[in-house]
Amino acid sequence: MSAPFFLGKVIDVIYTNPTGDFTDSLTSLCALLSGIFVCGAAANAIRVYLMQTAGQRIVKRLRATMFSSILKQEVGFFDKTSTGELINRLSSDTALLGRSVTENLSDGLRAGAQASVGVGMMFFVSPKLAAFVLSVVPPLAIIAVIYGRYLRKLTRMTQDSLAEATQTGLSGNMIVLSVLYKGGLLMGSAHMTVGELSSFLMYAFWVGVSIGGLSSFYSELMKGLGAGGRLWELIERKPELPFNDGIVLNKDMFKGALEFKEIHFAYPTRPEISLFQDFSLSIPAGSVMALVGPSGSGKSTIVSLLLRLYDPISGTITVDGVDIRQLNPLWFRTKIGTVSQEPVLFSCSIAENIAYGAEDPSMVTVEEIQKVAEIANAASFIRDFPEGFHTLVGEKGILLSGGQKQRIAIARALLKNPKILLLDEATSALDAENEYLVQEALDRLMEGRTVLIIAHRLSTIQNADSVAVLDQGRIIECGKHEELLANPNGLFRKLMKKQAFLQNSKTFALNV
Ligand SMILES: Nc1ncnc2c1ncn2[C@@H]1O[C@H](COP(=O)(O)OP(=O)(O)OP(=O)(O)O)[C@@H](O)[C@H]1O
Repeated sequence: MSAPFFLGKVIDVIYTNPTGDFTDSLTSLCALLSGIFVCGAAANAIRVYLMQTAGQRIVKRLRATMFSSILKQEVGFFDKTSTGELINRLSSDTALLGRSVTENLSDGLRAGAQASVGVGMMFFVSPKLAAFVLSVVPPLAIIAVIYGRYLRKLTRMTQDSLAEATQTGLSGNMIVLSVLYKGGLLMGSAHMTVGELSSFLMYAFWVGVSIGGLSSFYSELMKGLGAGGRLWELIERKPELPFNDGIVLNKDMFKGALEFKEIHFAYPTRPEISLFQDFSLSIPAGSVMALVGPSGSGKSTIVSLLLRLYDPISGTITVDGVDIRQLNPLWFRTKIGTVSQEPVLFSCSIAENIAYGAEDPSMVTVEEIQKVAEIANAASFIRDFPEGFHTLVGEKGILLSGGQKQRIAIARALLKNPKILLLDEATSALDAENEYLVQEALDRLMEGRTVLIIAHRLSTIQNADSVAVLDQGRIIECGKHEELLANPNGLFRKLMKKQAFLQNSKTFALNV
């Protein structure tokens, strides 16, 4: 039973029994009302608690499903989608949808039930007046539907409209009240007792409030659906590159010979700029190939293509004669070690960062970590830290120097023990001691593997089995370091004279 019903009864009692025991009937009605109020409040608190718990569970599941879908997307997807947008979907869109299908749905059902009871009572008291007053509902519903659709569209585009959530609800109440006022003027001619009139007004007000609630429910629902649409798009998105599908080569067959054949490539975000046209390069198993070229010529892109972060538009990349598009990317990446210019370190301990290289980091022993750190020339500086291997490296390894980060990345790659190694030498100069230690660690890491190294140091180029020079999307020179240097008009010789190479290369190149 609704509160206006009882309030109406109170007024009826007061006006229809003016000679009765006024105090007694008022006291018992007040007691009844208080009881109902307390029970109603308790039931409402339980309802809100249950809805909030259900909402949180839904949000948790949505976030987990969406996060796992995000992790499976190809790198090109992250080039197009900003981190802020993904965080927004993971946090606020999921919360909005969770609230919309729990608390909001329950609020909506309650408002619907209240409105139905109120409308029934209005017709019970005065069908004519009820029909007149409720004539406002259809136009109001049309406005609410139009506004709801608009709100849904708006929510998909941006969530800035949160503040407007209850606007329709408020305007609905205003319209209902103004109609009630007009209805009140008309009632001058109606034959109703003061009690009946008061009851009717109470029901009508109650219905108005409930319609306002329904309207707000509808707006919230539309917002939830708007957010839900964006979520589902992402959850159901099939990555353009497979995540964990394809063949796995057996151990004996896998030697690590690499070949790029007539590669054409443009980044998906810049399809009009063709980076490689007819790029071909062959790296025999177990050899070291140094790749040199002007800045921006696409050296790092070669590494990305080999890791299958992107697929070429045409041409093939093969490993031991097998097209890498047939291989399982997850398996293939476990066979490739990378040490980049700016190693990616996670905000955890040095030991955890090294163990990350292993197939199953939880199985790596302390001795194994210490051994690879020793080979990578990292053990001595790690032991100098008060916390040793448990030292936290900070976000992206900010608490370590460039040379220290590289040696940790080398230790990580050693633990992985890959057949193929991709190295991107640091362009920024390390101090002499650091450079020597990093170089020595890299030399140890390269032993017995197929290595593609983006070279910036003369010593690296000199020690490589062959050198490839990349320019304008293709390899224009390839051979031994001395052979290439002997060509007076060659790009390699010109590059060697440029400042991009460190001091020793400058003196060397200019004296040749
Ligand atoms: N994710 C990307 N989306 C679009 N364009 C990119 C992307 N990454 C790199 N590029 C562009 O591709 C070109 C080649 O970049 P890449 O990093 O491969 O060059 P690089 O030869 O390694 O340069 P450097 O020697 O300076 O490191 C550049 O013009 C760069 O702006």
